[in-house]
Amino acid sequence: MATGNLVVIVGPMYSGKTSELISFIEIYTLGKKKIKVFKPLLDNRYNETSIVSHSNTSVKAIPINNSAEILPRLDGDEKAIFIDEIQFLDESLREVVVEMINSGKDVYCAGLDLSYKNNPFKVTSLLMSHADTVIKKKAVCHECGEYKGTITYKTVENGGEIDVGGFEKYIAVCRDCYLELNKSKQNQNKLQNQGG
Ligand SMILES: Nc1ncnc2c1ncn2[C@@H]1O[C@H](COP(=O)(O)OP(=O)(O)O)[C@@H](O)[C@H]1O
Ligand SMILES: Cc1cn([C@H]2C[C@H](O)[C@@H](COP(=O)(O)O)O2)c(=O)[nH]c1=O
Repeated sequence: MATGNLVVIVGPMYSGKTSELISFIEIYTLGKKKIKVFKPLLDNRYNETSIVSHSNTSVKAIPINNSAEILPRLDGDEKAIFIDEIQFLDESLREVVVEMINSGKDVYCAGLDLSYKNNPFKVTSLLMSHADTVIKKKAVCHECGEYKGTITYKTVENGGEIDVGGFEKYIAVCRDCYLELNKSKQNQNKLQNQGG
């Protein structure tokens, strides 16, 4: 039996990762292929049992707490497996995905490559290394309006590097605007610390 393909869809928030994943799901569904769709339970923004894009398209998904919950949920005869928001899953997702592609399943993963601090999400980097195809999406920069948005900027100060949310705390920006926004933030913090 031939091995499957691994496609990893990455990019900043709002770049169309979930929409692209849903397009691939549609291709398999139209072809009447058996599939399973997973999402981390942590991502409860819109719905716990669906993956939902920012343009409001959605597909039913199995919510999971960690990667170990994927293989026991398979019947064995699925042609493809889809996983959204991989940045919220543990690094053992790598072994789970490799096992699935080695057993002939196509696997499609979507998630953030970089945190708002410009740090790679390790689980995404690991999966990108195994991928047959990496699709790197871009967003329209919320600051300059150019189609060059490759990173997410956090507009509020609270929360850590894992912090579920949407427009109320995150915007997608290009690298130039990201650096500019961080510079202004640092200057503001300096002034505040000086009591200005
Ligand atoms: N700055 C932006 N750039 C591109 N699309 C945006 C932007 N802000 C909102 N959108 C909307 O988000 C949709 C993509 O949403 P989605 O597929 O959920 O992206 P992701 O999963 O990468 O966050 C686009 O089709 C568009 O309607
Ligand atoms: C940049 C960044 C984002 N998050 C969270 C915010 C959202 O809940 C998801 C990303 O959703 P999308 O489908 O890509 O729009 O991740 C985070 O926890 N940490 C970050 O650094």
